[in-house]
Amino acid sequence: MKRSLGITVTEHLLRQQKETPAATGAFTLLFNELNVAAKLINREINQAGLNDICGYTGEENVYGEKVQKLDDYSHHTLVRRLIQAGQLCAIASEEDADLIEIPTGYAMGSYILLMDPLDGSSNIDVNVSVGTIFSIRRRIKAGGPVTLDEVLRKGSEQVAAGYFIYGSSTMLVYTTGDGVHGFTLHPSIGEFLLSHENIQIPEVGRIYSVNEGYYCYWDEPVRRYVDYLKTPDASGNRPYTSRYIGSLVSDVHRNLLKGGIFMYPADRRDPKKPYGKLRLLFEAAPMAFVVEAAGGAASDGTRRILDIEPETLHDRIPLYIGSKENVAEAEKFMRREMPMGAE
Ligand SMILES: O=P(O)(O)OC[C@H]1O[C@](O)(COP(=O)(O)O)[C@@H](O)[C@@H]1O
Ligand SMILES: [Mg+2]
Ligand SMILES: [Mg+2]
Repeated sequence: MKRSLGITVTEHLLRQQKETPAATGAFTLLFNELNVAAKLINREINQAGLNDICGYTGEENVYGEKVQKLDDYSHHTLVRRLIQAGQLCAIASEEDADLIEIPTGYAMGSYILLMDPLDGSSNIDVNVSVGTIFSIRRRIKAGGPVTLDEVLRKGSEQVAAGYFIYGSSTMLVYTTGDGVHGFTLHPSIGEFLLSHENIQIPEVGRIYSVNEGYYCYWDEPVRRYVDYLKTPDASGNRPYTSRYIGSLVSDVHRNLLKGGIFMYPADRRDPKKPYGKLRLLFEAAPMAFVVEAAGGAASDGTRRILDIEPETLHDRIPLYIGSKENVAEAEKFMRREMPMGAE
């Protein structure tokens, strides 16, 4: 196990490439550019407050959210670097209403990148960890402009997914579906080095993570489940510990290492957003791909996230993600299968 720690991402990818006869090196090139973009974003985040990266651009995105300067910087940095990589045929971003085509004059590849350029925007100005989420798919058509049906596919069809977390240390966590690996950015070398090989999420955890400020807007099954987590039981397993950072990447990353469940349920705050806040293609599906590859689970309360076919690029979805036993228990409540008095 300890033999690989400290190798670079490129070395790690090349080792995987050797084990994949059909590999062409395109994925490794794409990934390298992703890392370069993340390092540029990391540099801006580390200087937040000294540079002009805090605050709003004055624009609103397709979700009606005010766009932060760092959302915008991260979006454009990723688009610029990844187009240059020459391995993509299209990009979809949380910060763009439409599919981004590869401009003429740039090499086209067969991969499609979907991304949440900056996750945890409400934490940017207050020095709390934020992230970048990415999802990589292979196109299904042989050529020509990419059409939406090539992008609106189940999460189980991703070829890779992961995230960068810009926190006390800067990390990359990714999977190609077989094993989840974490790399830490070595500040002086400037390289992501393997630090967490083959991450396995505990089968069950005693951490729950949800914004309880929305309790009054939740449906009864969600309230019952959260009440249950906070009610002491005879075996001393409950109450659980509550942790909520408010950055999806950071909350899921913590649970990936310690076990537990993160949830962003649907709520009745805004009739225009009946399915909660999180985005299926840019947030739920890539995080589900990582957590499942680490032995965990991800659900919308009743369905496996990776089995859900998106209807639009910007679908929202309720999310229950983390340790297998915790997600299974949450689903029992959402399906109203938990007997009354189970609390
Ligand atoms: O403030 P709330 O409603 O708890 O929402 C927090 C959630 O919203 C998000 O910030 C949404 O992501 P973006 O920052 O990419 O818009 C998640 O990271 C986080 O889990
Ligand atoms: Mg996000
Ligand atoms: Mg975002």
